[in-house]
Amino acid sequence: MNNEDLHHKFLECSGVSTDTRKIEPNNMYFALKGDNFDGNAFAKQALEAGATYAVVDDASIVLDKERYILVDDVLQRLQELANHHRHSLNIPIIALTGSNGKTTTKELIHAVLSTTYTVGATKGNLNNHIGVPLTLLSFDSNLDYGIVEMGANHQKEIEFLCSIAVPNFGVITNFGKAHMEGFGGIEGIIKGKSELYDYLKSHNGLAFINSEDPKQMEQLGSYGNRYTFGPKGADTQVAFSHANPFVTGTYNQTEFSSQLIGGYNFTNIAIAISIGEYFDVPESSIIKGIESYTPTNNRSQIMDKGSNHIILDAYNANPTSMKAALHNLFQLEASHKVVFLGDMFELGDYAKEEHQAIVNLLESEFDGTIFLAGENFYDTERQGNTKAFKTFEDLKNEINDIEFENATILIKGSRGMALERVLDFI
Ligand SMILES: CC(=O)N[C@H]1[C@@H](OP(=O)(O)OP(=O)(O)OC[C@H]2O[C@@H](n3ccc(=O)[nH]c3=O)[C@H](O)[C@@H]2O)O[C@H](CO)[C@@H](O)[C@@H]1O[C@H](C)C(=O)N[C@@H](C)C(=O)N[C@H](CCC(=O)N[C@@H](CCC[C@@H](N)C(=O)O)C(=O)O)C(=O)O
Ligand SMILES: Nc1ncnc2c1ncn2[C@@H]1O[C@H](COP(=O)(O)OP(=O)(O)OP(=O)(O)O)[C@@H](O)[C@H]1O
Ligand SMILES: C[C@@H](N)C(=O)N[C@H](C)C(=O)O
Repeated sequence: MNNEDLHHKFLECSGVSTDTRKIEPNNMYFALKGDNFDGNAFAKQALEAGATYAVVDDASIVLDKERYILVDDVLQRLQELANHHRHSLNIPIIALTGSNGKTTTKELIHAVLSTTYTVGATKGNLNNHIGVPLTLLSFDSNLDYGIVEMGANHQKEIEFLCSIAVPNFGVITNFGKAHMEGFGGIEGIIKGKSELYDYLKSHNGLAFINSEDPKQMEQLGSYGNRYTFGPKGADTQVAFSHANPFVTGTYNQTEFSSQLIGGYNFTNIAIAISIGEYFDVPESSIIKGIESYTPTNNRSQIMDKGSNHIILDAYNANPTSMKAALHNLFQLEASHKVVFLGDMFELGDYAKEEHQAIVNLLESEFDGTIFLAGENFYDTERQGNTKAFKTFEDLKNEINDIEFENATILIKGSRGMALERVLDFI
C-alpha cells in the first residue's frame, strides 16, 4: 500500500496508537518493535480491542487483508505517514529543540497562542523519532498552528525530525551540557541542536532567537529571516526582573509574573512572549497565557510540606540545569537551605569532572546542608559536611531519622534517580 492510500485509511480512523494498553475505538494500530516487545505480537489484540486497522511488518501474523496492513517496516511507515499528513495540513508548524526547557517552553507557547487560536502541540514530551510522528498525526487541519517539540541525544536526529515535521518556524531554547555522551561534548551539542537552524536556513523558515545569546547568534550567522527577543534593541522587548521565588519581568512597559521558579525559566517565558507577539496575540492575552501556566511532573515545582518549602526539580538533570537550579537556590531569600542532588546521567567520559564541578560549586558557594546520591557523586572528592550516598537506599536510611523544619529544600537529579522519592522521607 502506498502512503497516499495509507493516509486515506488513517483519515477514516480516530487516530494512531502504538500501544494496546492505551488503544481507543477506531484507532490505527502501528506494531512497533522495541526493547522489550515486538508489537506484531499484539496486532490481533489491538483489533479485538477496537482498532480498525493494524499496520504490521510480520507476514506470519496476518489473518486477513482487510484489517491487517502489511508493510516492510512499521516504524518507517509511521514516519512517512506523519510526513504525508503534515504536507496535507495547511498549517504553520513551529518546531522547538534545545538542551533544557523544551517541554516547559512548548507548554508556555501553547498557553500563549491558545488564548487566541486553536493550537495543537506535543503531548508530554513525545519528542523523538516515534513521538514526533505521533504528534503530527494528532494534528488536524482545523488547527491554526502546530507546535512540535524535538528531542535528540545524537547528531543528525534533529535534521531527521525536521525532514518529517517540515517546520516553518523554529526556536532553540539553549545549548547546554545535556546528553554529552551521545553528542560528544558541548561543541557536538551546539552542532546537533543547530540542525534546526540549518533546516530553517535551507527552507526559508523563520527563527525566533534570543539576541542576548551569543552562541545562538553565532550559529544563526547572517541569516536574516529571524525574530529576536531581548531586553533592548530586539523585535520583542522583554526583560528579566527577579525570581524570588517566581519569575517576573517586563514585556514592553507592562510587568508580568509567572508561576515558574528559577531565573533560567525567564528565557523560556521570553520565547513564548516573542512567538505570541509575532503571531499578533494581544499583549494582555500573552501575559494572561504566561501567568496561567503552572509546571507539573517534577519540573521546577514548588510545594510546601509541613513547615518546609520544597523545590521539586527531579524530572531530569544535567550540568547546565543543575548549576542553574543551584544558582537559583543560592539567590533565594531563605534562612535554612538544603539540597538533595542525584547523579546526572548520559555524561559519558565527562561524568567525573562534571559531578566534581557541582561538588566544588556547592562547597565554595553554599552554606546549607548537602545530601548527594548516586555512584558518580559518591566517587567525588568532598570536604566538610557534604554527605554522599552510593544509592538512594543509603540516603533514605540517613534521612529517615532527621527532622527538617523551616527549610527551603531543592530536590534535583536525573530521571533514573527518581529523586522525588525523597518526599516520602522529609
Ligand atoms: C516503542 C515504544 O513506543 N515503546 C514504549 C513502550 O515501551 P515497552 O517497553 O512497553 O515496549 P517496547 O518498546 O519493547 O514495545 C514495542 C511495541 O509494543 C507495544 N506493546 C507492548 C506491550 C503491550 O502489551 N502492547 C503493546 O502494544 C509498545 O507500545 C511498543 O509500541 O511503553 C513505554 C511505557 O509507556 C514507553 O516508555 C515506550 O516509549 C518509548 C521509550 C518511546 O520512544 N516513546 C516515544 C513515543 C517518545 O517520544 N517517548 C518520550 C521520550 C522521549 C525522550 O526520551 N526524549 C529524549 C531524547 C530522545 C532521543 C532519541 N534518540 C531516543 O533515544 O529516543 C529527550 O531528552 O528529550 C516519552 O515517553 O516521554
Ligand atoms: N532554560 C533553562 N536553562 C537551564 N535549565 C532549565 C531551563 N529550562 C528548564 N530547565 C531545567 O530543566 C528541567 C526540565 O524542564 P523541561 O522538561 O522543560 O526540559 P526538556 O528540555 O523538555 O527536558 P526533556 O527533553 O528531558 O523532556 C526543569 O525542571 C529545569 O530544572
Ligand atoms: C528523561 C530524559 N528525557 C532525560 O532528560 N534524560 C536525562 C539523562 C535525565 O534523566 O536527566
